[in-house]
Amino acid sequence: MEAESSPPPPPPPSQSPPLKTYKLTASSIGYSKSTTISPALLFKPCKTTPPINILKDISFTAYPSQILAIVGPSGAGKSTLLDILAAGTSPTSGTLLLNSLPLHNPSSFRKISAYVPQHDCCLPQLTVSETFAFSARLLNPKLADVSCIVDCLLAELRLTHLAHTRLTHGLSGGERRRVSIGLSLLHDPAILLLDEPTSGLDSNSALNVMQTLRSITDSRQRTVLLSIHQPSFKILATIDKILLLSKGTVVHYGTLSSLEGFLLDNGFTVPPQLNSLEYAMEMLNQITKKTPITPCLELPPSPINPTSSVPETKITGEDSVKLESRNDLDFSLSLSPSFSLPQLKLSQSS
Ligand SMILES: Nc1ncnc2c1ncn2[C@@H]1O[C@H](COP(=O)(O)OP(=O)(O)OP(=O)(O)O)[C@@H](O)[C@H]1O
Repeated sequence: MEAESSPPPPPPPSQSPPLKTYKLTASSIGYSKSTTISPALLFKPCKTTPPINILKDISFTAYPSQILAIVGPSGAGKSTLLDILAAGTSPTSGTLLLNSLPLHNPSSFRKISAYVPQHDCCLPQLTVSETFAFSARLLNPKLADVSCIVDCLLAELRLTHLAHTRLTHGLSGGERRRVSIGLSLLHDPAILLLDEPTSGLDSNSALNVMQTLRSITDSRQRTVLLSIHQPSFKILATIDKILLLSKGTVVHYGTLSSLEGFLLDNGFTVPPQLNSLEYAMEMLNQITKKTPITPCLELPPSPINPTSSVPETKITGEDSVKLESRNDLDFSLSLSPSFSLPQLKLSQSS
């Protein structure tokens, strides 16, 4: 009689068939919206405010095997942009391109991508392994045996030791977030979009989630885009490129070191206690506090500065913010009040 043997181990994710890779490009994406205000009295008509430019002229490319982090102060437009990228909202202007071809069909895009919302939505009574098995069967009811899929996912997300733990008992916030990410991987998406995957987590758990995302990105050459608030230096090491937004416009797109170069080129030395992103965010937060978003009706054309990737600054006495410069000269960041979507501009004050 044959001894009862344990089932063969699942193949590691690297042995899965190669995944088609995708480059996702945003070309001059804009999004504006007016708000309808309900009247205080029922018989009065609703009021519609003039449209607000929430996103303006957003361009970048996200590549396979790379993590692109969308960063910016609160209200910068990160979630709105992610929603557009996830084909949840149509942009008012501009185009999305998939491997350089215009993306016309949102439903086919959803088949090759996955969106992980900020809040974990899991069935609390199930264990981690039951959660994966239940969702795999929902996705494909014809599957007779899902144990291989579940075991692969548990291994990929470094959750094997928690396979039999219930989601509401004994899982940390970071582990729950990894379960949510695991659910989005069930259909093996080539593009992964995540809204603030580290929000509400302590620094260790946040780093753990980001390291898991790094290995998911590398293992299957996935294209990963995520929004994130103030990433630490260790988290930044897991990210390839940054799209820094402020008030719906791109301040910088590139690597962390190119951001540092951009700041240095404009005369700003990053203080030793901050990384260049933290420093840029501090400046943007100062600006954000000073200038509210105004209606887009009187938006003048953006001036183009031929020597820099960002437009030239107009210095206005009241609106300027003094910042430390490399040459100990006074520099000012300023915003023209007539701009509905001010862009960060650096220029030397006399
Ligand atoms: N449906 C809407 N109608 C009108 N304004 C909106 C709408 N959705 C978002 N906004 C505005 O657009 C701006 C960008 O919002 P969004 O949520 O994308 O920013 P965010 O960078 O994700 O902010 P946070 O970091 O606080 O989540 C905000 O000023 C917000 O008030």
